[in-house]
Amino acid sequence: MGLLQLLKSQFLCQLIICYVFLASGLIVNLLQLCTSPLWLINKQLARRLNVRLAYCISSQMVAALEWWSGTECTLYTDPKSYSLYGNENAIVVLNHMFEIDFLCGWTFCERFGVLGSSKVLAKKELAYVPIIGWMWYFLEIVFCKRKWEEDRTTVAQSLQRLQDYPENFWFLLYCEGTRFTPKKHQISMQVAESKGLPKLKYHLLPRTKGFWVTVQNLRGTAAAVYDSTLNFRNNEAPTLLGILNGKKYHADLYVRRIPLELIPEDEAECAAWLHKLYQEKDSFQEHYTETGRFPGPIVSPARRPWSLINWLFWSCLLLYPLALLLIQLISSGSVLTIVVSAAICYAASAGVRWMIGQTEINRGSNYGNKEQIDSLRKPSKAST
Ligand SMILES: CC/C=C\C/C=C\C/C=C\C/C=C\C/C=C\C/C=C\CCC(=O)SCCNC(=O)CCNC(=O)[C@H](O)C(C)(C)COP(=O)(O)OP(=O)(O)OC[C@H]1O[C@@H](n2cnc3c(N)ncnc32)[C@H](O)[C@@H]1OP(=O)(O)O
Ligand SMILES: CCCCCCCCCCCCCCCC(=O)OC[C@@H](O)COP(=O)(O)O
Repeated sequence: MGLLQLLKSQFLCQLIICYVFLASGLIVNLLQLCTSPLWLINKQLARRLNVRLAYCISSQMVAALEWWSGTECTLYTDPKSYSLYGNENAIVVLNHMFEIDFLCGWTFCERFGVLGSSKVLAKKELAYVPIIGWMWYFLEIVFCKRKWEEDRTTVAQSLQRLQDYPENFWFLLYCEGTRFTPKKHQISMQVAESKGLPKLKYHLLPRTKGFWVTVQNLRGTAAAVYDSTLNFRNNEAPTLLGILNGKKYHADLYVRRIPLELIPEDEAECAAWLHKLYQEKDSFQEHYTETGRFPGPIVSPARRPWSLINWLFWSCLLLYPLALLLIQLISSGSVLTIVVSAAICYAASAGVRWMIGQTEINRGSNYGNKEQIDSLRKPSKAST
């Protein structure tokens, strides 16, 4: 192990990264709150400010991936589509198999200049995660309860609001609805069988309603669907804790640009189109497993320095007062103050650990584990 690698694996270094993330994140959340009155006067300006503030938070995680762990992200795509990435609104459809797939997505957002404005159809539980969830509220992220009866109106309304968004954005949709586990896969393939659909090997059966409602409500706003398939070399199973430990991974992303006009408007046809897309995605994963690469040329954008510069800025701003505080604390000699400070540090690190836990598959939700059994028992409902 090299000296640098040894340094990266030190708990103290990770503590510093987490402290900067936590302290700057809370400051940014506070600044976002301060933009609230501006929404009433100049909504577009408030949105633009929030895009930049959000960048301060999400780019720190991108910096951890790109600069701290040195993870390589390679893009396979058609060079003709490449020039459009970042210059139009798009709906991104991504497979949901890895703990850091969202972070790899963010890395590409950063490289194409849409990180601050990028959006996702996220489960409601994530809205309560401090810093990230609170940041998302001001970014007009679309949340769902994964209960169609409730989501059908709320999701559509939130999507409608994005029609006059002042910056280009990518809207991420994990159509599988939950992360891949062998059990969820087995259950979803039972559903596929009951619907007469071909089985998938590398994906869960996609949920089609969210996709349909997104495409319908973003017609005229988004120009295309970016069908994105992610995998990691050498069967790597990347984790956020691995990234913080400075472990380097190798991500490969295959992206196909599909103009939105090609997607059927009718709900049933749109659902069939999505099922076919996932069958194709499955074949790309099979190709990757067999050959170690995706089809098509590699056109990888280089990492940009901005995420690192942002991190250095917040570190300088926040580490100096921390050092002063520590010196004062130790020189005060008060046991009570030292004990209280240690307790605050412990609570903060437990909080960050809990946040990291949100990305861990083995702490994931039960969604897709059992409800299919109920739905298979129920007589089939009209879908809309
Ligand atoms: C150039 C570079 C390009 C790209 C770069 C890549 C990416 C970058 C882009 C942007 C980045 C932006 C942000 C990223 C940051 C962080 C993201 C972090 C994470 C958040 C993600 C999540 O939270 S995922 C979870 C939430 N999202 C979803 O669930 C979306 C998908 N779900 C749906 O669409 C659902 O339909 C729904 C949520 C709208 C409603 O769910 P509900 O369960 O109520 O209804 P369903 O219709 O799905 O269920 C009933 C029907 O489903 C059948 N069924 C039952 N069991 C199963 C089963 N196990 N599997 C499949 N299907 C099942 C059932 O039979 C019913 O069928 P019907 O035929 O009757 O409809
Ligand atoms: C600089 C780095 C400092 C690190 C601090 C920790 C930050 C934690 C950020 C938490 C971000 C949360 C995003 C989670 C995304 C995710 O992957 O959600 C899972 C859902 O799709 C599906 O959930 P499930 O049904 O449970 O599979």
